[in-house]
Amino acid sequence: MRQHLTDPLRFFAAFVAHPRQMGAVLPTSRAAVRDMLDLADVPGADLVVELGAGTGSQTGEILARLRPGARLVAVEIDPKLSALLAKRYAADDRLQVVTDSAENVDAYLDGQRADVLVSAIPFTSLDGKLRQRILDALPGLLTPQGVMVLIQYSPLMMGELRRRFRSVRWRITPWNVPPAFLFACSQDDAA
Ligand SMILES: C[S@@+](CC[C@H](N)C(=O)[O-])C[C@H]1O[C@@H](n2cnc3c(N)ncnc32)[C@H](O)[C@@H]1O
Repeated sequence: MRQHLTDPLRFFAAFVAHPRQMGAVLPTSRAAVRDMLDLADVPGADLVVELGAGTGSQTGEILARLRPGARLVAVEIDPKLSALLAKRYAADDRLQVVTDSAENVDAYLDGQRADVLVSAIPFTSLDGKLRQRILDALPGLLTPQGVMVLIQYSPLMMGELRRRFRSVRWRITPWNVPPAFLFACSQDDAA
C-alpha cells in the first residue's frame, strides 16, 4: 500500500472544499482497509471496481492483492484526487483511474462485470437522489457470484443494501477513526 505522509492533508483539504462529498475528515486506516478487503476474494478477481477512491487507501492494498493481468477500475469524482492516484500508480497498467461519478461507472467497464466491488462512497451524506442512483446501479455491476464490500460510519444503509442484495453480512472494525461498519453484499448466499 503506497500511502504518502501528505495524504491526510490532501484528504482534509478536499473535505473542507466538499464536506458532504468526502463524508469523512481522514482517509480510512490501513487496518480497516485490510479488514474490509478480507471480506472478498481480491486475489481471485479478474476485475475489481473501486468507487470513491479518494487518496487511495484501498487502491494501494487492492493492487497489492490483485494478480498480474487482472484489472482495477478506480472511480473518483474529485479531479484533484483522481489526478493524484493516476500519477502515483502510472506505472501499474492493471489500474485505470476514472474521474466521474460512481453512477456512470458501467460506461468504463467494456461490458465486463466486477468480481469484487469496493465502495467507500459516503452514502449517508450524499444528496438523496444521487444516493439512490448509485445504489440502484450497484447490483448490475457484479458477476452473479460477485461480492461488494462497503465501508460506512453507521448501520443506516443496511435496509437499502438488503433491498438490493440477497446476502448482506456486516461487522465493525474498531481500528479506524471513527470505528467503521463494513458490509459484504452478494446475490449468492454462498459468496
Ligand atoms: C470517505 S471518502 C473515502 C476515500 C478513500 N477510499 C478512503 O477510504 O480513505 C469518500 C470518497 O468518495 C468520493 N465520492 C463522493 N461521491 C462520489 C461519487 N458520486 N462518485 C465517485 N466518487 C465519489 C469522494 O470524493 C471521496 O474521495
